[in-house]
Amino acid sequence: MTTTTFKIACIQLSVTSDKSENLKKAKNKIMEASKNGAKLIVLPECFNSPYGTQYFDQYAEFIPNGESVKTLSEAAKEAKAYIIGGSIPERDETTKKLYNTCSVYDPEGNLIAKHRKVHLFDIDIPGRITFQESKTLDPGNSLTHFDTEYGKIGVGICYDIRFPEMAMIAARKGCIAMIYPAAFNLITGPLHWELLQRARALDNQIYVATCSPARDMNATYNAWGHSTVVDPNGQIVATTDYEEDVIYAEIDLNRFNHIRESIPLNIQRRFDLYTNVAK
Ligand SMILES: O=C(O)CCC(=O)C(=O)O
Repeated sequence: MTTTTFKIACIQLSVTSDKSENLKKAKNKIMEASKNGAKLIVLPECFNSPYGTQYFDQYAEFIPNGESVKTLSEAAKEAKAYIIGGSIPERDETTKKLYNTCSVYDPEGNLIAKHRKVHLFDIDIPGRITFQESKTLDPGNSLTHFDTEYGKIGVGICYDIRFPEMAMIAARKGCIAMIYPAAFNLITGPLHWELLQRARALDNQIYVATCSPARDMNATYNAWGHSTVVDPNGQIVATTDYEEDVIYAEIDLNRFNHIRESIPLNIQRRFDLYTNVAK
């Protein structure tokens, strides 16, 4: 019998500048989520280092030959759960270029997917926030979906959520959920965070989950927090404020199918009218 419901946990981790402390804490929280029944556990963007272009080089690791991969692989195996390992600054072993990268593990601890952030966070809202991730990082060049016993799942990182095409392609490829490790901020968080998640979920009739670090007002970048899970009707099914927390939600595949059958957008699309959206 195929499983039709499973529990997802998003760990809104309090991240410090001490990498081994961050890894230890992430593993403990993963074990806590697993004890509470979670089968898919998500960590935040930049969970092993502070977020900021000045930190990427110092904290960067190889994937798979790095200590974060080792910790996450062991944690997935012990927790017997899929782990979406937030993101870490990754250094490519050959080119030495840096990426903002999410690694994904199955319940046996195998690394089954790797997503390099495709859309880099380069914005300039004068007097409010300026961030230029592309000064230090290179963008990834592929979209990422992976299979689980519950269904196919897509991954994006933070700014990737602003590009609807990515979630649309995932949904068209049969993904039941898009998961975004992310770290919005105190300017764009209140403006767009919830709206973007509900929009991606509703447009595509999929589950959407985000996982942010907890807010640290002593850090150089202040994360918005508010890790959230949204259902395929665009409704929030779990969320939190900005402190360290773990949120849980049931992903229900019967509900997923019911929503899609009730409002059957999938069979009503007019691909004859929008054949090439990239034009
Ligand atoms: O899109 C935003 O407003 C925030 C994006 C961000 O913080 C990121 O990509 O890391």
